[in-house]
Amino acid sequence: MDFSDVNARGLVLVGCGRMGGALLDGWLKNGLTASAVQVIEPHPRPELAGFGVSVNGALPADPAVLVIAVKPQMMAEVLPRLSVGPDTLVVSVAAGVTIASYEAAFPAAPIVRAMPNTPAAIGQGITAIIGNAKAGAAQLDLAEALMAAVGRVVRLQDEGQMDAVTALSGSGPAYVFHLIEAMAAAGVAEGLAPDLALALARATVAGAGALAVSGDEDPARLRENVTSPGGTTAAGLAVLMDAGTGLPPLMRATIAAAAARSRELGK
Ligand SMILES: NC(=O)C1=CN([C@@H]2O[C@H](COP(=O)(O)OP(=O)(O)OC[C@H]3O[C@@H](n4cnc5c(N)ncnc54)[C@H](O)[C@@H]3O)[C@@H](O)[C@H]2O)C=CC1
Ligand SMILES: O=C(O)[C@@H]1CCC=N1
Repeated sequence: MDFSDVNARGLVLVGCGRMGGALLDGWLKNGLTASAVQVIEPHPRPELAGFGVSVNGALPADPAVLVIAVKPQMMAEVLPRLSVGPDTLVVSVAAGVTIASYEAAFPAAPIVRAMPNTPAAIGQGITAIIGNAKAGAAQLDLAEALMAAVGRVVRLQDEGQMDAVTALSGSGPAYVFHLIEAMAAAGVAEGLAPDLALALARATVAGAGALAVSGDEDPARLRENVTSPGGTTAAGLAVLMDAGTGLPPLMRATIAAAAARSRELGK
């Protein structure tokens, strides 16, 4: 991506924690110049010094982009303190907070709401974006390019989908990490040493994930490829796929709870 306009006019990043830090790392690896970045961060992590960006310094009057990556609960305090120029694109990655909330703070600005996830830290995130009426094709392209620095990007047509996206792909890595924890714990319960069980669980999830995105076969087919009739997998899946007590109803409730929380955060 050509970040020449951003490099010339500057990018302000508000909040450089786990997600802001992952984004910054991706941008700097993909053509954004460190001297163009101004970070606002009350508790800078030590590693931020290595990025070569300006931290808590003077801000440009009309930055190309203002990226907001603070917790949703901080938004009411943070937004009134921020200002944008006449041609600044506002991008926020905060869960729940609606475009209308940003429009109240920046009435004339193009605004893009984005929902990334933590695999962004290794360039393997997926981010959904949606813009307000003032965000035209150029602004959406810029937002997409920024988020594409840390993985794939999908565009939404309806902001109402953002709660479900947040619950699925935003929070989803945590479900998968918990799957690893649960598989390892079950392996230990079957007699494996903890280190071995964790190594097996990690590698299995990583390998299955890589296989799931390597070709066109859908996950159901990939699952069937593992499942010999009358074999071990079939015995395990009979428990995991139970319509009443298995993973489908549990995942349904998990994602419903996360989506409900996203809707609450937006109020
Ligand atoms: N961690 C995740 O998996 C994802 C997080 N998000 C969103 O990203 C946002 C940030 O989340 P994390 O990075 O996980 O949290 P975090 O706690 O790691 O980072 C937030 C940062 O904001 C800073 N901050 C607090 N007050 C500030 C202020 N007044 N001005 C500037 N910075 C301030 C904090 O010091 C902290 O470094 C949240 O809105 C969250 O919903 C979105 C997708 C995934
Ligand atoms: O837990 C959260 O609220 C944030 C949003 C998606 C992932 N982490």
